[in-house]
Amino acid sequence: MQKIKIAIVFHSGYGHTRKAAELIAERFRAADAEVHLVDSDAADKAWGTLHTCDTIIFGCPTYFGTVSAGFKTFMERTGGFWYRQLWKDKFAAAFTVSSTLGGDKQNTLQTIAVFAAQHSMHWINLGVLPRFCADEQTDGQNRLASYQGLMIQSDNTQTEVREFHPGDLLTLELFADRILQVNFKNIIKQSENEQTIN
Ligand SMILES: Cc1cc2nc3c(=O)[nH]c(=O)nc-3n(C[C@H](O)[C@H](O)[C@H](O)COP(=O)(O)O)c2cc1C
Repeated sequence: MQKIKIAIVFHSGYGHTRKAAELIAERFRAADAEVHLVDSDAADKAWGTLHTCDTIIFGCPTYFGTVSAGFKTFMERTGGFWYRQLWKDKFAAAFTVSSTLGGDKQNTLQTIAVFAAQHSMHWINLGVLPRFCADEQTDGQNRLASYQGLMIQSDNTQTEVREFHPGDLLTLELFADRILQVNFKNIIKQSENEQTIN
């Protein structure tokens, strides 16, 4: 089977989002996918790579309830080729990291989803239900109850990056696995279509 090519473009002011991006990349590599980690500040050196990937995952901290300025700069740099729709029909997904339980993370994911839509990409949502025990939500998988993408709560330090909550780590792995599954299914469908045509 052909290798899945995935890029993770992230911005990180203080390292937490970078850490999440690295953990997602590890999960992909364990499944033998080709992974490209791209710091959004260095995206100008990576356009060629991004254009050839099947999936681009966007990672961004939530700053003041929306995407960071660094990530917004990256978004605007894509305006140089947006009109050519070079990312049309690629898969897109997103994750955000912020230090409070809510912290308006939803708005960051929504902003990135609109960005992906303007590039005519296919959005992969989180697809991981929160778990309930005796009618109370557990702090396990999808404990932050997100549907549009992956949310992670960080500590609030700017000097070090501590371990993420175990529930968020589990959700991160399930998010990565879902992206792999969507890609695998797509490859299988493509080869079935080719067989039907031939
Ligand atoms: C300028 C600024 C604005 C922030 N705004 C929010 C916010 O709106 N909601 C929130 O929960 N955390 C907020 N935080 C906390 C960060 O989201 C959190 O520290 C995050 O882990 C930073 O990710 P990074 O280390 O990848 O930069 C803010 C931090 C900064 C520096």
